[in-house]
Amino acid sequence: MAGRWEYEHAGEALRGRGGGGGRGRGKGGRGGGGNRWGAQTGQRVSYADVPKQNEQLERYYNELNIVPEGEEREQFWAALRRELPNSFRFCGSKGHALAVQKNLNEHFIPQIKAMKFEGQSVEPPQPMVWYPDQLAYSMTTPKNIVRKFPPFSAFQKFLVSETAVGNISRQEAVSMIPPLLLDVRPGHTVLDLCAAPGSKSAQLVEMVHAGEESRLRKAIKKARQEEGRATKEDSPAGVDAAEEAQEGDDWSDNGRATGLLVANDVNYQRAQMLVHQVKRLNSPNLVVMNHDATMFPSIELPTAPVPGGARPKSKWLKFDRILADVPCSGDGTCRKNPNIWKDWIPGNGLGLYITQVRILVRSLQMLKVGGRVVYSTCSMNPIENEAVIASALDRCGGLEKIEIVDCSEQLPQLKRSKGLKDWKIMDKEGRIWNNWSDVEDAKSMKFEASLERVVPGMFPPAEDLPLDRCMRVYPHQQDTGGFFITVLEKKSEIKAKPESEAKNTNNTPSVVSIAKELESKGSEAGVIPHLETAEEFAPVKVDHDNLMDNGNASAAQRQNKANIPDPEPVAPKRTIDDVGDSETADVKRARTEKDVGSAPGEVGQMEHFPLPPQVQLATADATEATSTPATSTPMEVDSDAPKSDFTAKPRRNNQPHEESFKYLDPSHSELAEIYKFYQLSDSFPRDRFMVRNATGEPVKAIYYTTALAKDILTKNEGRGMKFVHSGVKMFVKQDAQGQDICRWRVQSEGLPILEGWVGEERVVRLYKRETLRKLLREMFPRVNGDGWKDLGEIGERVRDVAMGCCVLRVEPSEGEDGFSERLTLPLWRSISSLNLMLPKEERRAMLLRLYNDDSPLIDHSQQREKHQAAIAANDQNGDNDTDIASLAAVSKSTPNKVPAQTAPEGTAQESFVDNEDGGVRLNADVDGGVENADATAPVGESGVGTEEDAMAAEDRLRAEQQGVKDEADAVAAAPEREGEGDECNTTV
Ligand SMILES: C[S@@+](CC[C@H](N)C(=O)[O-])C[C@H]1O[C@@H](n2cnc3c(N)ncnc32)[C@H](O)[C@@H]1O
Repeated sequence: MAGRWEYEHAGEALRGRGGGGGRGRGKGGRGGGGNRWGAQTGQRVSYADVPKQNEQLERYYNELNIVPEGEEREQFWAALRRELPNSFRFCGSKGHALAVQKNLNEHFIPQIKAMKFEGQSVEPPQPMVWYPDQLAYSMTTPKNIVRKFPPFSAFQKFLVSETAVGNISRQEAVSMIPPLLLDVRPGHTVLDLCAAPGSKSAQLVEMVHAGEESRLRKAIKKARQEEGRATKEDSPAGVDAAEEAQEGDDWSDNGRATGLLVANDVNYQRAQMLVHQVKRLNSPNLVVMNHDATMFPSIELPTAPVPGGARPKSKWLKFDRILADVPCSGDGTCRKNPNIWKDWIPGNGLGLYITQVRILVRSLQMLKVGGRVVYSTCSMNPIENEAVIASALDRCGGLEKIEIVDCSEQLPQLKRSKGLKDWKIMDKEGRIWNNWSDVEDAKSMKFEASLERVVPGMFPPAEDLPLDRCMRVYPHQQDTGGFFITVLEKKSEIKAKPESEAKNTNNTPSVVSIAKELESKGSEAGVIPHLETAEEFAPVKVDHDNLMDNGNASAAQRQNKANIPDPEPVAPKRTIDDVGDSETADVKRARTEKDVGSAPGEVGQMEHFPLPPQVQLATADATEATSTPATSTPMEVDSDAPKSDFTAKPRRNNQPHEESFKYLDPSHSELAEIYKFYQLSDSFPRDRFMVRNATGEPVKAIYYTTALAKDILTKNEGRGMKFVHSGVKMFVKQDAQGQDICRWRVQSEGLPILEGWVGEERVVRLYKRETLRKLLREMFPRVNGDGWKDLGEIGERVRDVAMGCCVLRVEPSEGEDGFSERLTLPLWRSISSLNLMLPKEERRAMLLRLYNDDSPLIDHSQQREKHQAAIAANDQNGDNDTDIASLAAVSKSTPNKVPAQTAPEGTAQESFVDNEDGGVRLNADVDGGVENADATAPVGESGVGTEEDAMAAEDRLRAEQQGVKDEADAVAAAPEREGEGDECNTTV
């Protein structure tokens, strides 16, 4: 019924196209726009029904003339009042992204074009012309219509499955611009300071890996030839000197990307979202941190020993590229955050200016000479934009030191406006001020609460800065949100002026008063002022005001030697439950900080200012000139505590929690078993494997990072740095039986990094489309008996391959039944069956993408298991009956496993996952989304556990049938199983 209702509305709206009429129109017709798809779909109120007026907002931007009066200004406001088109981008390596894009272009777009509704065509997604390789699309058809309008269902499935497996990223069109202008090259060290939820970080990671695939292929061929392991697939000859030179890239690590992205967010919960988002990219070149960007700690690097044993000079990480996508008032996002129309007040922008300047100054300090910072906001307010650029430049030595880069030639098809060189300020009462001296005069006459926040730096600078090189993107220019972007390049070393000496930021109001004012504003209006950002979707908002009170003021003291008084501790208004532990910890830390006091002799002049005191508490050997006393016991590491996504991790003794990243000795016996079983090439680095538990022993999983990430994590260990994520899960412990089976299976996310270096004994090659289709659709097809014969081209190979984990290489080949794409997948050969070790959603996505097949998956093990359980139940006398029956029972009763296993295919109520709006799927990854639980999680408990359970049951039953009684006994008697729950048992 609901579907029918929405369907009708869609039709009416289509009829109303262009005129904004029909039932889709807002009641009073206010705002003039209107979604051509109708007013209401389902229970949600349409954007068209939201009042879209705000007198101060409209007056301010009209007064500033940000868009010339007349037709263009009308278009500007009309666009702001229209609902935002959906946009998405194909992600991953370029080759892969192009393959998924091809599917959209060749299959779905023609289908959508063929759709007619009451004689009218439906508009398909359109490529964004300005986006490189047209890998980004925009779609005016609203998401909820795509989701529910029946003719879209195949397209909707495509979007859902490709988003779920990380091939598509829902991202606001304008939010894609800053990373493109950052000009990240392979080998760069990149910092994303305000990164959550991570859509731009995802773009940046992709850039760090650009070209890696083809470099790696060449390097692998070369290594195979050198090691005498080349196969026919490795000819013609591998990389030679000419090829290397042509590539012009960094070959220092055998073709692997050597760059790094450090992605940071101050809010712990948002940092967890960030982890979830970027983890899907499976990059070992990534570290996620959780610090206040205004006081982002310097990261120390290892140094080479100095002859004579002298203590080497400390070495600090500087970045080639920094993205400062700062918190802002977000008025450019009112097309998707309609509350902004209601909540916009001039004070929002004024209140964020100081934090924004501090973040930008800190960025410039951490930048290499010759490096670039991109500063961006989703606000159109010059106080948060051009004023911040001018103030940061003033503090960092002006145009001599920092260049505002002219980007007018970049992204030539992107329509944009120049940055403002002149602007005014609207105060809290809505009065407009032209210059600082008027404000000063007014302040000298009487106390003006509404001017308390206004500082000189908010006004246009006296000197002629080329602020017109800043870039403003307005909603009417290409039907997007509003955005501001500026690219800065560091020309020479800087020594940032302390805040108190900066002419543009003196007269800084007390942060306490800002916080109090905003808090009182919140309670007056019954709303928390909207201080968040374009991509905001956090269940818990960052309380910038408390942050400023409890973090920024002291940061400013340390960093800027300013005479800002110690912040008064402001009691958090919200409860721990409301705000999460991280924020409370910030409050507590501020007190600790006050007790401890600032370190003498530090600050302003130092580009590498010390860690904040609370961060230093656990620092055994403070390497910088600080004398902060350690006042607390060392941090307790709690890596074993299970945690769920988005839940603040408990911290003990008010200390920041420090995650464990312990690198394994390359000669560790567990690694030796892995090298041997997988015949790992000597060219694969062996010193980058780590575990994420405090014991430092491989218990459940082994991760892999790049050399630079390792240097950072090990050198800064124990210094209180808040690293929250790093490493790609490469091996997972598998409770496999049998003498020669390696108990570490390759995890699918680690496979692309490892596969080329695995020896032929563990490789199965596949060339035909239909063979892969069978493996994707069918779980646990039999290989024993005559079962292998049904597996076609790979039948004999999988019959003969030794049990355990294998690499399935799908090789490109000519012909109709061949692949154009190269693929690698993990495969498990058990005693009697074979199984691709992929989560079901990934199987479905691949079936859809490669075969346009959305038929249900077939689970052979279930069928066999049911059959065997029935036999077992009827046979009460056999020696092994109990075992068999209990197995069957276990597999039926295991919570969170069996339902997934038995749920009818195709019934999941999935929707197009919106990574920016909070639609991030939790626990969608193979390992159940719980990280760092190495030491406690039962072996084998993973997202593929459902399949492992089935494998266990199936294989054990078969073992019984085949009379392999000793093995079954061993399984039943295995002592390590006790207390772990049968769900993790896997017998192969
Ligand atoms: C505009 S959003 C970032 C969006 C993100 N770059 C993306 O593309 O997904 C701003 C982020 O800054 C974070 N933030 C706010 N104040 C911060 C601070 N002082 N230091 C670091 N991050 C901060 C917020 O938690 C928020 O996640």
